[in-house]
Amino acid sequence: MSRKKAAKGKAPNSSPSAGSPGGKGVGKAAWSSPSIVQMNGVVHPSRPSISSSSEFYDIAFKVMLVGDSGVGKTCLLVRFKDGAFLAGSFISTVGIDFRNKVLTIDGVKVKLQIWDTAGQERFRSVTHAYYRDAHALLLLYDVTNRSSFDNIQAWLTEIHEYAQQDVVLMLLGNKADATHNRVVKREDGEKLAKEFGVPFMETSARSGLNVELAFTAVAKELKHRSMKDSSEKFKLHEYVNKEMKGAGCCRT
Ligand SMILES: Nc1nc2c(ncn2[C@@H]2O[C@H](COP(=O)(O)OP(=O)(O)OP(=O)(O)O)[C@@H](O)[C@H]2O)c(=O)[nH]1
Ligand SMILES: [Mg+2]
Repeated sequence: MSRKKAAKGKAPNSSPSAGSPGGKGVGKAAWSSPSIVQMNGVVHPSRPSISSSSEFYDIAFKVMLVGDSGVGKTCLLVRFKDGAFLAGSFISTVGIDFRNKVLTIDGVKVKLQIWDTAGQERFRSVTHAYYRDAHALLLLYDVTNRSSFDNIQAWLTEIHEYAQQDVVLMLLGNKADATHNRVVKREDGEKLAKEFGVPFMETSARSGLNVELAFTAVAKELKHRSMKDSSEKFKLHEYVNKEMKGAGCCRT
């Protein structure tokens, strides 16, 4: 397997398929001409970056963060990417943004290109355009916000409408650290996830609870699927259940 180089902070590539989000409602990310092409569901760079901060990788996937505004999508991504929590005033994402991170999974360098979508309704059409190319979706609600949990069903309907049928999906109940403001029980999240057959865990961008695990689980599933190595059986549900730590604990 030849190893490629991951450009950090460069514009994401092929989505939506037109090559640009239409120039409408797009926020922080600078979109330019495609630098990655998609082959057999795995993303390969056609023009590797020479950026000094680049990291080599073997395979690449696109992961999208979705869910209501304020559930903590941006904070989760920043926690995963930089190991920090964005404290202070809430700055709602405009349009769509992205960050890259390379993980080593069983000796294979897996690049995740993580798209941080805007939860606000007015950007929904922008988000729709990106679903199609996503290999995995992390669907978030906020355990301190009931309506964000009640809206999960609507998000799932949208996902079924716009995303690939075989997209890897995981439900995350974020802000598990906020015990005093919690209004959604962990069991409620577990029940909903079971109903829809998706893996579930509670996370906290503030404490770091299960953040690394959520992205690693998705990367493992995508890597195993793309390698089609039948000698190695990987079950996302089983992996998540085995590795997951409760909200009372502190896995980072
Ligand atoms: N206590 C706690 N607060 C959090 C956590 N994650 C995010 N927040 C706070 O929740 C607010 C919203 O976080 P964001 O990450 O900006 O939310 P978002 O989902 O990206 O929102 P949009 O960009 O509008 O879709 C901010 O004030 C964060 O500080 C968490 O894990 N725990
Ligand atoms: Mg955001």
